[in-house]
Amino acid sequence: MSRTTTEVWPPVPTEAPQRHPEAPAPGADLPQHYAYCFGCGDGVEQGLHIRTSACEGVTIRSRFTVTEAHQGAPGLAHGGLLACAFDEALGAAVGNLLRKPAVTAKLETEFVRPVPVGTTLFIDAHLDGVAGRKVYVSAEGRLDAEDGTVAVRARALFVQVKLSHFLENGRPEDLAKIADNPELLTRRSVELNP
Ligand SMILES: CCCCCCCC(=O)SCCNC(=O)CCNC(=O)[C@H](O)C(C)(C)COP(=O)(O)OP(=O)(O)OC[C@H]1O[C@@H](n2cnc3c(N)ncnc32)[C@H](O)[C@@H]1OP(=O)(O)O
Repeated sequence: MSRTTTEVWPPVPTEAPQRHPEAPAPGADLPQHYAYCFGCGDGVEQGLHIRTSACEGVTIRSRFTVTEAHQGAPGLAHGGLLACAFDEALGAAVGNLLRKPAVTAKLETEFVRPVPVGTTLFIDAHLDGVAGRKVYVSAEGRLDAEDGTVAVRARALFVQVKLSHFLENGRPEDLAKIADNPELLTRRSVELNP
């Protein structure tokens, strides 16, 4: 059976992504973007607590350590949580390198090897192309080292949105918490009025 990564990617003609001049410098560690984000937020005890740093060009590197709270089968990471980790890493690449708000429209994951509890996945995410509001991005996750065995691949379409997407669709009480405590959004990774 063929794998999704053999298909043409990006699936439409695109322009080369341009790293924003104010994108974090290569090597810079990126703070969590929202305290209650399941992917990166410190306010979610059993969350993924992904840590990310900027790389050269249009690439970022995330690290995700699988804990007992992330199991699907005994001692192994749940595939849905691995997909979550990749959504976070892919989104961090789009948000930090292009500095425009965007949301995941489509996410594909390919699970190549089991990922045991205790593993740290090194996830490199790369912007592949931009077509209008559409941003195509892909990632590979390696076991326990930058050059470890590839365990998961993912690719996604993000769509750039206006700030109103979040203001009109977010739960009012959570938006009110941010209005009261802007520190919950610990990083302005994007320009809010693209
Ligand atoms: C630093 C931050 C890290 C964050 C990491 C986490 C990221 C997330 O999890 S975001 C949350 C999950 N995602 C969502 O909730 C998004 C929900 N979906 C939506 O709100 C809308 O469908 C949205 C915004 C994606 C698109 O709607 P809209 O703005 O009306 O645009 P629309 O015209 O439908 O689509 C724009 C383009 O994308 C294409 N498109 C949209 N969805 C898809 C899809 N699933 N497959 C293929 N193409 C798609 C459309 O065909 C269109 O293409 P074209 O410009 O060529 O006509």
